[in-house]
Amino acid sequence: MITLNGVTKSFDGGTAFAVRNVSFEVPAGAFVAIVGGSGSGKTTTLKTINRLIDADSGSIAIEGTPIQAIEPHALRRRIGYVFQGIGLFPHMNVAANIGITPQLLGWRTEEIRARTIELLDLVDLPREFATRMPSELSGGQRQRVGVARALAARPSIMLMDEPFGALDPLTRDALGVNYRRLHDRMKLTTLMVTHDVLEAVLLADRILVMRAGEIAADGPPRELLNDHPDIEVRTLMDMPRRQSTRVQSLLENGATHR
Ligand SMILES: Nc1ncnc2c1ncn2[C@@H]1O[C@H](COP(=O)(O)OP(=O)(O)OP(=O)(O)O)[C@@H](O)[C@H]1O
Repeated sequence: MITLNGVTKSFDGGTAFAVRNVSFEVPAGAFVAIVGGSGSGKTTTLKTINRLIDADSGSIAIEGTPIQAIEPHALRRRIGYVFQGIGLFPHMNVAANIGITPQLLGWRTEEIRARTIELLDLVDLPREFATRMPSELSGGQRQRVGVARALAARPSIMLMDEPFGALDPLTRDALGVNYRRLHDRMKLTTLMVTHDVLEAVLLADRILVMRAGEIAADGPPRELLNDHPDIEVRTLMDMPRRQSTRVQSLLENGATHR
């Protein structure tokens, strides 16, 4: 569904590389997470796919078609995009925010209204929220609207950049699980950037670990959790277990550092 081949991007004309020679494939229906340290190239990689950033070299294809050959409007319709602090239009109510892409695509008003209701149901928001303004929503509710907006024109691919990053852990967990169900039900293909290794492990079918612009590891969570030969990958993937051990230690000894 998504194919990257030797994708490279430098923001300074070739001295430093945000992304270097990145290749991977995301098959239709897969849920793939990208994890890695700050500045490792996760966001840049994601944005080269919907052409918010143009790669310097390498090739990217969606269902076998090079992205340069797809008209930008059509590309954005096929690819939903959700990012942290979603950027809802503050002067437009929830329904108008969700319906913006269908409207730009020339859908009929009735169709847009029906789709908006369907999407509110899908992301578990009350239908009455259609007339609320973004400022009248909680952070978690805003992110749900963001997911609904990204899904409005029925894309087959979802790119998500820390979609639930700024939320409290309970809301984050609930939205993650909820989205994974949605992904399965709607047969989406999802590529999600997250800082949270546990989130990646629990939601994704496969995890890409990035380091200094390159792919340091690529495999299913179980495989990456199991004594990976690369020490940095092992340290990163072991994080949830180390935290769990510390919590256990707190319960048993009253301290987290022993
Ligand atoms: N528009 C830009 N101009 C110049 N440099 C940039 C730009 N965008 C990203 N970079 C640089 O490219 C590198 C990769 O950035 P990127 O945002 O892809 O990393 P990331 O892994 O998503 O980081 P984080 O987890 O902190 O969000 C960083 O060194 C960053 O400073």
